Amino acid sequence: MVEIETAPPDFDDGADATIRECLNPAAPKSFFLYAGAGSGKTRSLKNALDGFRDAHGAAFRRLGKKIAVITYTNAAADEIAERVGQDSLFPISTIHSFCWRHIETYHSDIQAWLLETLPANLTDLHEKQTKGRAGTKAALDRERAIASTTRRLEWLSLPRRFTYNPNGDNFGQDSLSHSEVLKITAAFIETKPSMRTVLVNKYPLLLIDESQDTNKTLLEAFFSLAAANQGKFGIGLFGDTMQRIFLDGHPELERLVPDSWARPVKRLNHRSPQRVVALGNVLRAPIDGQYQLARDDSDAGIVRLFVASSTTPDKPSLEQRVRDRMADLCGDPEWRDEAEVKTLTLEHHMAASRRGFLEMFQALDRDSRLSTGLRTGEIAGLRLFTERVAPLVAAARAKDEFAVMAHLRATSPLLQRSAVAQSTNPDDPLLPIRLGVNALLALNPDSPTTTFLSILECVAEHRLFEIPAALQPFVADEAGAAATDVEAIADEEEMDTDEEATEPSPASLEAWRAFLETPYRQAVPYAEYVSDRGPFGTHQGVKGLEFERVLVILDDSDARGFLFSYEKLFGAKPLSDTDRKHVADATDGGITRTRRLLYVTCTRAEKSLALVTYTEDPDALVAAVLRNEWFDPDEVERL
Ligand SMILES: Nc1ncnc2c1ncn2[C@@H]1O[C@H](COP(=O)(O)OP(=O)(O)OP(=O)(O)O)[C@@H](O)[C@H]1O
Repeated sequence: MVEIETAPPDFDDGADATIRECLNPAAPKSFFLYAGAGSGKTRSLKNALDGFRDAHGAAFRRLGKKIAVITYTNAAADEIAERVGQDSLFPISTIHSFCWRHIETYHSDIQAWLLETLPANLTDLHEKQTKGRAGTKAALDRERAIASTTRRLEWLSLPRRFTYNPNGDNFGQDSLSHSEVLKITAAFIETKPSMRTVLVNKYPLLLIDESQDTNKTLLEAFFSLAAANQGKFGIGLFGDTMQRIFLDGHPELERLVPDSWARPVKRLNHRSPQRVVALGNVLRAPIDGQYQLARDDSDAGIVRLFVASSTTPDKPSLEQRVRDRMADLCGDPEWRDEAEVKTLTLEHHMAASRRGFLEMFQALDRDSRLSTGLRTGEIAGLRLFTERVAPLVAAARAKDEFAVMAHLRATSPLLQRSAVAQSTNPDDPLLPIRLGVNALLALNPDSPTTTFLSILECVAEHRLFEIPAALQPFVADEAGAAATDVEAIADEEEMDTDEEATEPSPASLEAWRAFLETPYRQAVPYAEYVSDRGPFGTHQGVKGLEFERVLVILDDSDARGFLFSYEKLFGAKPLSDTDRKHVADATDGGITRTRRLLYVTCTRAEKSLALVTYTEDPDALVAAVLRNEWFDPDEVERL
């Protein structure tokens, strides 16, 4: 077993002092704080802002200057705002809304960028189409992308204005996709002196949290802005490469950081007991060799690995046994209570099967390019059901007319002012809405026989909501014509650029068709899962959070694939040639990704940690983990 070093709680205090020196309004300096889980990065961010406000806040305010704080998700932005307090000196926003705010008035430049970029994309698509095999899924997708890009270029032949919603789906020719907004901002930062001047003057300091997941093109643009404005503009990056989850992030960020930047170091883990810190170090060792120290006032902590057969018939009851056993081992009765334990899975199918949304999940998971969006809930075709239909059904069921109208006002084309003004029934302009909502309820959305397709058809017929591009082929033409989102498909493709995406998979049309035939009622538990409201946490959702008792479940039996193969990670199954190549090249294969996810989940534990593995070969797994020295023999239990 790896021994763990300890150090006093103030061991890393020098890092905060270094950051304080960088946040100097007279000479802002860039810095890079990359440190392991629980090392207090978020706390350092808060300390930095508090310290800055005390020392320089008043003068900075008088000059109209601010420190921009950028996060990855709205939840993270809220979390920081809560910790630091709302203050106009420190506008906190997600990367997407930050970018949009800075480009939203540049309509003609955006148009020029699209007119320059889209023809190149089109040429590329045509070339690939000529070279590629006809009749394959990829060929079909390319054909659709060619058609939509061509339509968009035609639309761009007149001067246009653009829209964008950082928090939602972007429908229509005039709306930009999430990835376009990031790319356009990066391009403008590189090429537009006015944009550079505004950024540098208004935000002499830009702090980016979770920067391991920040879009790489954009980061590179910020780097070049900092390099050209040394002494006037600085960036502070907070993050941890080991906790990179999204594929958009920069895999080799550390290499980009110039020598002139400060590099505050934090090595002490303030969150977890010694045994958990040691396990984190073992998981991390092959990636970058960074290891953490535990606090000298920390508990020893308890970690257990429970090994069970993947054919275990009743997994929930086995997991209750695990919790009971942990309660005894830790002398902590709260382990017995499911609500007091955070259960985390690496494998989404398992959560899907237990929470009752397996069919819809599996249907869409057939297309590997949808897989990232499926796991984060960010596919427009799904959000139609989870964010539009489901809240409407819930409000209508509860006979809460106010909520129905508020929801429709925010989301439905039926309630846009122009639609109401043009209503064919001026005496009762809301009649179409009532008809639509009643038709939806008449379908009995809770019934296991009501499919997504029947709900979709109803939505389209009554024009309750716009139909995202991916679903338009499944509804009558005139209904689908309400929305033409030329970017939606391209976006979904872009979300998953990993190597597994090149594996042959059924066409996305096929995946959507299969999905539409599954029961609509699965949408609600799915939405709970991806938004992290259910009892099972997603690894994306728990990044940055901490829980006293953590139960990590590893189950390849339902995994349908190699994305999260923990049996290989543990050494219980041999690596494939591709895996070996990734490991040798230090590139990002499934094994590395699994390792990072395991690291993120295990390092959430503040007191004790249990891992349950379901495996085809319990003996091999036990032998492998003991051989790897991840666990002591008395920490491994066969169930
Ligand atoms: N110097 C400190 N003294 C006491 N507690 C601390 C200190 N720094 C951090 N902590 C506590 O340790 C825990 C982890 O801190 P924080 O969330 O800031 O870490 P992090 O590096 O952002 O973690 P992660 O990357 O895992 O999300 C929190 O409970 C925090 O309050």
